[in-house]
Amino acid sequence: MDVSELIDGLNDKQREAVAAPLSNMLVLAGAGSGKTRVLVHRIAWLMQVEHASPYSIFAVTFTNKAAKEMRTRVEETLRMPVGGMWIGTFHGLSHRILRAHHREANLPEAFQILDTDDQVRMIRRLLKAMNIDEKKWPPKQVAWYISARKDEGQRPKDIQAYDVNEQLLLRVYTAYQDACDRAGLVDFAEILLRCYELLRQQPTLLRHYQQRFRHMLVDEFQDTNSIQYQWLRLLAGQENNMMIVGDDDQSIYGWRGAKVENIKRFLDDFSAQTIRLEQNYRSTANILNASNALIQNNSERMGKSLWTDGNQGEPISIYAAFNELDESRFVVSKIRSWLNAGNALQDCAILYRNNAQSRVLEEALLQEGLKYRIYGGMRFFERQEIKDALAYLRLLSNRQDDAAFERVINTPARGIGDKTLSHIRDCARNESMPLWYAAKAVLEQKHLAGRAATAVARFIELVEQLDDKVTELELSEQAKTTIEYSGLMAMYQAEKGEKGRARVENLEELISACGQYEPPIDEDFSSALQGFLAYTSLESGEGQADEHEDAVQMMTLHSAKGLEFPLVFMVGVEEGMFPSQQSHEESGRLEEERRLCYVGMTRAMDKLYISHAESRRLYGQEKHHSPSRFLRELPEECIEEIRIKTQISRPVNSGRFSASVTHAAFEDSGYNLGQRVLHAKFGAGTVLNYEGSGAQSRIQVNFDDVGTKWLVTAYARLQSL
Ligand SMILES: Nc1ncnc2c1ncn2[C@@H]1O[C@H](COP(=O)(O)OP(=O)(O)OP(=O)(O)O)[C@@H](O)[C@H]1O
Ligand SMILES: [Mg+2]
Repeated sequence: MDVSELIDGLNDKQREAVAAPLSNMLVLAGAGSGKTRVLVHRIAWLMQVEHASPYSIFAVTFTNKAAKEMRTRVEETLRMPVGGMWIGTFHGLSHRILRAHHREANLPEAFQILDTDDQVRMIRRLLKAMNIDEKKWPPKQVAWYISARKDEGQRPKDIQAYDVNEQLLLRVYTAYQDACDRAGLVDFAEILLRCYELLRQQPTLLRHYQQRFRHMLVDEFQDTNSIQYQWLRLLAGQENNMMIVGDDDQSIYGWRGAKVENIKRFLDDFSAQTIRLEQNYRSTANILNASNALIQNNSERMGKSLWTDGNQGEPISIYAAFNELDESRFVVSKIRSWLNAGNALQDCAILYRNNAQSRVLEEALLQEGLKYRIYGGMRFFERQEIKDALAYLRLLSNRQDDAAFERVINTPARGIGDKTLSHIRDCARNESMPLWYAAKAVLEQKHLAGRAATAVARFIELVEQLDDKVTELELSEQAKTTIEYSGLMAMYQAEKGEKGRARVENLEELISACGQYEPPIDEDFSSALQGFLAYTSLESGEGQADEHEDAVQMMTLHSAKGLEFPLVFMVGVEEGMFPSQQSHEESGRLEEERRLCYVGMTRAMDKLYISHAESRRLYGQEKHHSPSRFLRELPEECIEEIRIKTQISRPVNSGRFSASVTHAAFEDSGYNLGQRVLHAKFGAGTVLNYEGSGAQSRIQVNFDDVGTKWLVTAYARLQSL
């Protein structure tokens, strides 16, 4: 391909970065200014012009989705596959190094990743054994402490605990680490730390990677934490070149240890030059100006200005809903119109602050028959039945996996109670051995009562027989046999109702996922099963939905980083939700919430809707919230408010998505909220909402037969009933 093609579609500043001589560089710029595009073109440039081999390129980003997209974009730009190039997430790439050198990292070949759930379970067990009150020391918080220490690169021996509380946490950290090491388990934070330590302790290995990865590139650099920074620095060594791109205004992981100061540190440590991009290509002027105005309320910014020569676009619509159901109904009706106008669902995203907010939106979408896909959240591989099945597979692949052992020893119930388990745990602790071997030892020593002994013996036999049965089988057959032979299938089939059915379907889905799994060519796994298990732990559920199906994209604001969509809904923009309650309590957190709001708004290309609800039921509680302060920070000329203008007295007994709202008059409309009306084509329905005025005004009616529709009031010819 022609080199000029590489830089033709770029502005001067972007071109300067893409075509810069080999050096260390920071590209600092606001949202939508083409940072990721520069990074992709730089990779292509390195290969085309500097004749860099794909093997010498190492590119890091934050999510699997982003990594996948980056690879596709590079391949499209170069018009060839770039298999040998390392493009991945911090965790994915460190995991890959650990796999290749597990022995040097002191890990068994079949080491497993402990996910957050397993981690909490394990800590709970340790707390019990150590006689520590779980109520005073919630396992989740202890897990948080441990991960935070690891993110700082600290092992127990590096920590000086001055007060008794920290001394206690430190003891748990030590015990937890011992247990993980014994079982060959690594948690997420461990993957990075262990890889970092491995490289630091093995100079030959480090040298090997340093000589290989001549060109390092990092996207979303503002969200790196201490250990990630150290890791990058180590790999870069003295000779390699690193291009980082980032935006301090989009740093949203401070709560998890990310350090935006790393940008300044990079400039010093790497004597790097800075290139700033200032033109935004993503959003309309209204969206961009409103986002810029919002972020200006933060202090200590590195300072950037963004402009666009794109069109003004529509104003940002702000919808005041009276509750979360009304909000969902609003969103869904807008998506329906979007679809009816000939657009694709996948060009539309719903963004929310917390995963729990998705459920009510999902229900509304389901009701309207609109397909959706959730990124993050309750992922396929995190569902209970799937984790059960995976735990059996993990135990088959590695008998030292204590977390898997704990999960399945009495699932399905086989009469192995807490007492028996405590015996086994005690033995494991005293003898420093994994639970699996401890169970065998306990049996041999005849410490268990008759019934318990038989149950444990049967379990061990079951796993061993299963192992014999499946070793020679194909992966999907392995999964199928395991799910059936273990009794999991029968157990979930016996579970009544919708939930049981869904679980059985999920297990079947797991079998087909195994069938579709292709081990990566350039990664070294001793078996397909091992590769699959690693994939399930690392892949954040992105394969779950049918990838080719057109669907609305739903995700938290955090997972939307780096992405863009023509139509965006930001829901639940209320005080106490967003900014979150906790952000009032810690300094700096409010500004981080504002950056998150900036990230959310700047995902939108053409149209942005922001909604808030007067009252909301979440986590089983009804809360009354005022609109978020962030809304007041948006300039008036960029927004339009859609609201029911009269005071609405709240319905006493409104059912889910029912239209039984109170009868309050709409200003000027001639219709009442909740009024029953008749439409010539759609039949009878209930008035839900009204927007605009005069000839532009539109009315929303929930028709009994065809569901909710927005109609132009002037043409609707509604008859009152
Ligand atoms: N010079 C250009 N000409 C036309 N379109 C461009 C140009 N540069 C970038 N774009 C487009 O603008 C959009 C935003 O680019 P990109 O995603 O690279 O921005 P970004 O700075 O990485 O944003 P974020 O901060 O959100 O990650 C993309 O659709 C991209 O293709
Ligand atoms: Mg980007």
